[in-house]
Amino acid sequence: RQTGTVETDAEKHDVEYLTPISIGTPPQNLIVDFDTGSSDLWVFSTEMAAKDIKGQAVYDPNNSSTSEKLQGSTWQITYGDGSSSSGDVYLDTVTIGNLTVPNQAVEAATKVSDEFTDDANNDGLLGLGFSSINTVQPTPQNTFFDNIKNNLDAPLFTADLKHGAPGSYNFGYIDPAAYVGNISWTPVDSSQGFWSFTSPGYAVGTEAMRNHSISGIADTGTTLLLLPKSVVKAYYEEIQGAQYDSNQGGYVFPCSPTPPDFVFGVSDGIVTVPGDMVSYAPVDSANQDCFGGIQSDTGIGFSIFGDVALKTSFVVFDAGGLQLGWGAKN
Ligand SMILES: CCNC(=O)c1c(-c2ccccc2)csc1NC(=O)CNCCc1c[nH]c2ccccc12
Repeated sequence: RQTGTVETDAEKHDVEYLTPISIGTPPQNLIVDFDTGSSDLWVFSTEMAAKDIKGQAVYDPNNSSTSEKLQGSTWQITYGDGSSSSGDVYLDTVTIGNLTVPNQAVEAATKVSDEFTDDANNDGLLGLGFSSINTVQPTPQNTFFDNIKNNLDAPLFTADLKHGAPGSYNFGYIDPAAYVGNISWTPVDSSQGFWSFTSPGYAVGTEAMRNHSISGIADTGTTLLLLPKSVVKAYYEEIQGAQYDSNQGGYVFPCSPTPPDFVFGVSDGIVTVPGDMVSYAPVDSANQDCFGGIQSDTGIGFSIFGDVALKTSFVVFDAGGLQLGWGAKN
């Protein structure tokens, strides 16, 4: 039985958190986005057109003595923000920290959309969702976590994302030094392939909790906290000068004073998103107005507890108990 840990670094404005992995023999080092909201491990590769690569590290299966092409297999993924990628599949050795999976499906990109080409520091995604939504055809493949979870001390991983600072992903154990007090546990519905849960209520600032259940997913691959329109409206009503700005595609408000906290329930506990984390980023160089870290989930069908929510807590993704744990950071 094993455990492992790896550091993840926040990109500008915590837009994504990038984590080193190595693939193949000899090891090829890439830095990828660990994504609990999807289930494909795909990477920039030597099979892509040079024009689609702008600074990323690439996986070269021909330069790995342990790579083995999964004949006839392909993959294609499109995310809700319209970005997409596609390619073919190899089995190869993948190592994260001190943990190694010898025959992990590595999805080599042949094409990626501009959002990924323009994201110079990101060499791919490592899905930590449920393998049921892996896009490889004709036979969907397992995630790294699914492949290794039975060798771990416990079938779980934790995400300890930070605000503008390196965080960590741990595999197989809950680090007692990472949180204080008790972890609040809530059951997970994995039927859609996501880490889905239902929050019983929310509060704006210091007001009383409102009984309004919010069903959503814990998603390290989505930057913002996307909530029902009615909740978002109630939140921004408390901020002087906040308004929906169709040019920016979301709610914008004066960067100061600091907006109210946003609190959501997790079974018997609560999670507080501090107001200074809700001011996601200045929309203009004058730094007068800020784009909100809380926006509407309209059209998605569920809410998304993205990095803005996750970085407030120490979060346990427990596949054994099929539950999510939210702890107050130490
Ligand atoms: C905005 C990204 N999130 C989504 O599209 C998304 C949606 C979703 C569906 C419809 C409309 C809006 C969002 C549901 S679950 C979900 N979560 C994921 O898809 C998680 N993976 C996001 C990977 C991803 C998409 N664009 C990027 C750009 C940089 C780094 C990572 C990414």
